[in-house]
Amino acid sequence: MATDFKSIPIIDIGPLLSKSDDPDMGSDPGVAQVVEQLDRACREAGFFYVKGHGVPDPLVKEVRSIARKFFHLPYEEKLKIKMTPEAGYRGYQRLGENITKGVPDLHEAIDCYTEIKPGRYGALGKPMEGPNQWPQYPPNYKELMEEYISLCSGMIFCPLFTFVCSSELSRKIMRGIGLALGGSPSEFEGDRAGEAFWVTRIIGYPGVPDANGDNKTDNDVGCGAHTDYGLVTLVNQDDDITALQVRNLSGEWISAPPIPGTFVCNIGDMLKIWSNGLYESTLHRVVNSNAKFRVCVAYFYEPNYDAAVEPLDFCIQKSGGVRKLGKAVYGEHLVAKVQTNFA
Ligand SMILES: N=C(N)NCCCC[C@H](N)C(=O)O
Ligand SMILES: O=C(O)CCC(=O)C(=O)O
Ligand SMILES: [Fe+2]
Repeated sequence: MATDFKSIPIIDIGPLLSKSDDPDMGSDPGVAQVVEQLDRACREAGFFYVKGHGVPDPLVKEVRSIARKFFHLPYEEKLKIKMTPEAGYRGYQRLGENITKGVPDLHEAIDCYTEIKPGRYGALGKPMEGPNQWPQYPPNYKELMEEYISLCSGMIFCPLFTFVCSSELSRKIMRGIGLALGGSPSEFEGDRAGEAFWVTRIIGYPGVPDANGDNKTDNDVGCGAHTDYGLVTLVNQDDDITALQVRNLSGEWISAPPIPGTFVCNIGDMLKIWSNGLYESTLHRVVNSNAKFRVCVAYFYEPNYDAAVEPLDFCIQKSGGVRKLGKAVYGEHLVAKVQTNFA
């Protein structure tokens, strides 16, 4: 449950990552400390910074830099990978095309998702089926993004690359969160999130024409207040612009300024349900009041596409035996959002 937090905690997850393959990780003192910090951050804010995450800094920077190059291309070039319902909602959307609570957002983006083969999830998967659309320019775009995504999640894209992925960052964070809730490290594996669906949004937010505040447009909100849909999000944001804001219990907007070497990590709707609301998916928004164009690459780690999500028994127990939330199917939740997100 969100509190009146005034800032967002920073957690060094190094000890968690190094012990995550040990089935008895919970009894390691270093892990226990991280788990305690995770529990507190998830209860108090639903947001935290992760440092010591192991994704190489040059790669983190490069994905932002290549994203910026794409957004600076002429509009006609970007339209070559236009997002459409027929393309499974994958591809480029122009400024104002994404809608949040009825209001067009001041951002442009490329959306990509785990690729779904035709028929893989029957009618449930149909709206999201299709391959991702990658730009031709800058060259390398696809390779770079796939390498980045594989480090965030642990997915391996090309069967020809036989490397063993040593990162699996999100899966390991979820092992820590399983313990933080008072369950086992493998709570979010198997048919819950053992085949985690991922979403990646590469987002560009124009700067304001005049940073003094004159000449502002009616809507200067880069992305309206929303919650994320899945388990956890990893936000890779420009390191010189503060724009992401998180709402606390009293309704104040608390900034999440960039902290070099970290990701901003936040909880999504499905983790809220599984935890019976012990951990909440906190409202957040983006306002770029800087003169500069801001880039963000958000990676969303989500349940299995067809996962049936309902409060876990031990979480209900921890809530005094009261079940606070109903059931959802993750794929249905995603499709309902995606189908109403666009103008
Ligand atoms: N995949 C995620 N989480 N995307 C977050 C985008 C939030 C804005 C969207 N229009 C909405 O209203 O949800
Ligand atoms: O741009 C950001 O910092 C966050 C974007 C975001 O909240 C989202 O895409 O869900
Ligand atoms: Fe978000």
